[in-house]
Amino acid sequence: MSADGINLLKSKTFDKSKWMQLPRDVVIGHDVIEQLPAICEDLSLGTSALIITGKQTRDVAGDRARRYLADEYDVTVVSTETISLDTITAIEEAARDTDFLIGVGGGRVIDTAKIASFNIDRQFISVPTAASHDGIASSRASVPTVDGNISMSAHPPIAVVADTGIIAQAPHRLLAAGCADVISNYTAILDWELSHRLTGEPLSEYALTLSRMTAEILVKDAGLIRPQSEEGAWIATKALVSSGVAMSIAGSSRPASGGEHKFSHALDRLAPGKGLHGEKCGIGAIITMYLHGGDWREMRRSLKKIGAPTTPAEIGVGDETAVEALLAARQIRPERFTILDTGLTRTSATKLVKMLYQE
Ligand SMILES: NC(=O)C1=CN([C@@H]2O[C@H](COP(=O)(O)OP(=O)(O)OC[C@H]3O[C@@H](n4cnc5c(N)ncnc54)[C@H](O)[C@@H]3O)[C@@H](O)[C@H]2O)C=CC1
Ligand SMILES: O=C(CO)COP(=O)(O)O
Ligand SMILES: [Zn+2]
Repeated sequence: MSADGINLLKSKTFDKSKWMQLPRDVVIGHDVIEQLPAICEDLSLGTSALIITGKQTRDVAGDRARRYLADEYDVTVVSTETISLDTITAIEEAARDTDFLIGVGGGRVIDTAKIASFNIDRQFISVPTAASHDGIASSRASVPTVDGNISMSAHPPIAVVADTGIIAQAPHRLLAAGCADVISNYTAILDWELSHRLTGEPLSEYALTLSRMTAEILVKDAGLIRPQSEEGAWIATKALVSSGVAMSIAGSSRPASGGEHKFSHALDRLAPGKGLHGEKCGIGAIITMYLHGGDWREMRRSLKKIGAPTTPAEIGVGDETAVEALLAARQIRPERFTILDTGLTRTSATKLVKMLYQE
């Protein structure tokens, strides 16, 4: 390099900065819920805790968590099944006099605990009762509003306590949905790369590579994802944590949420109560993978292998609604460019739904 070149490099100021937040303790395994008091003590979180749990998951693990903590901590338990700005505000009020929060349940409960604790500046521990979503360890919270589903900045859990004994006992459908959420990382990153090329959106190679690698490992181990198998719960939970870390590295849900997630969020509104989050993402990913020119049949095979649905009909959604969701998807988080923004029409969406879901 010439002397001029060297001087040019020297004079260029480097002004990038990034703040990544990650969980401090991740404890996964059989009966690890019993270690909650030791984990809380290790993290010096204080003396009082609010456990947020679901109506079903309270029986599964919420009350157990309370029992383990009750000797050493002042513990209150509240149950919530839905997630909305109102329930988040109610949890914030309930938590004002406590030192830390613990979310024990599925994705909605964990996101509620995550965003409420973030808003009132408390730590929170994530105790997933099912491996059904990759928000277990992420720093994002997904909250439905009248304008659609928004991905809110929050903080990651200070600790993840994932008891594979509890997770393996959850209905297999939940585990398969979590795996589908991870498999849909394949298309999320294709969308991200496309946006990078077309709009100049910055790309994090580390986040992208981790997200892809997580999906690859899960697909490689898909044969072990079986009903009530604790090994399957272990494999899926590790993948979900890893995918959440990819989101934390990116500082957004981009590595794990593209057009297939927008389709899923559109269905949340057009067909409320039908299908689980990960199921809808997997179904959407078949179409977005096809549009990217990727191996959509392989994606469908992987989803089938782990027992996830591959057609809207399997989750009780009609083809017309799936077409509407594909068209409505681009209005959800419009700033996030995906393959669904590249000229999809009603005619082409109808053709795709017919071709890819009825073959
Ligand atoms: N923050 C983030 O980064 C992410 C957030 N999400 C969000 O998470 C939510 C989806 O999570 P899900 O867990 O699929 O939905 P969910 O929270 O609605 O749970 C689904 C159902 O499973 C039940 N359940 C959970 N554990 C159980 C067990 N052990 N035994 C029996 N039933 C059990 C729950 O009570 C609930 O009825 C969505 O709101 C989605 O947007 C999803 C991915 C990432
Ligand atoms: O579900 C997620 C990743 O799997 C989070 O993504 P959203 O930003 O679409 O809520
Ligand atoms: Zn998801």
